[in-house]
Amino acid sequence: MRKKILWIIPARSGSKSIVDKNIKDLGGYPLMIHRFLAAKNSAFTHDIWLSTDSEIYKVIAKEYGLEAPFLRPEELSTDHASSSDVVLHAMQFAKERGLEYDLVGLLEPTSPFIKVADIDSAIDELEQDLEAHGVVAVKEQRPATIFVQKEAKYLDEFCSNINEYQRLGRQNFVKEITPSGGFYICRWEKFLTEHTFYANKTIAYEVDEISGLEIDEPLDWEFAEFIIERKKRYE
Ligand SMILES: CC(=O)N[C@H]1[C@H]([C@H](O)[C@H](O)CO)O[C@](O)(C(=O)O)C[C@@H]1O
Repeated sequence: MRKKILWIIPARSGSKSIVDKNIKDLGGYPLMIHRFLAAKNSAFTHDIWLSTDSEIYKVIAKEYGLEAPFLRPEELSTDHASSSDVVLHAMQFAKERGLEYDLVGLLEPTSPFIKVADIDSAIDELEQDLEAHGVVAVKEQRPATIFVQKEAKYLDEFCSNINEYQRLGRQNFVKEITPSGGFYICRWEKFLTEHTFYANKTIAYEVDEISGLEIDEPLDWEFAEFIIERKKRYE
């Protein structure tokens, strides 16, 4: 039977800024497991696969019931390997086993706070828009790009922007968004031809600031721990 979506959780073992980030404990679970726990409660039929280059990560995944049906080849596990190639590799694996899906989705471990309700309503939005090819989680961009400039000794670019816009007041700025990293979903066939989650007509699904938190640097990790502690206090 064709399932709605194949989720891929990419978790290679060589992370540098936070060593072994993907399996580091955050609030009682290895980081990569947070994505699994949300996706497995989705209302849409699915499979969820870990794509990793590490036998140890595979074992940890299995302890939580997360399938890791293959070991990712070395050439797809370097700093320069693209997410698209990792996704295509998993899709090829599915095809060889005769598995069929309508959609393919990527859930990066670095966004542990995305809610299943958002995942499901994003898929709903895609279902309702027959012209759309996919849906990507976005968050509000802060600071707005008028406050930033290319690296330089003098703040000239910034100064001319700020002088022009200051009179407007923050509430009148044009809202800007950027991918949050929370989820990327594309129609299966479209991904096979485009090799990207950023095809035209990709829906922007906005998530709130906490859901949009991405853990890249040690300070992000500390902030994530703070959020978990705060949740515990109020639940
Ligand atoms: C699907 C995709 O493009 N993922 C890319 C993400 C997102 O661009 C980012 O998380 C959005 O905020 O960034 C990386 O992790 C990074 O910067 O090292 C590389 C990864 O390939």
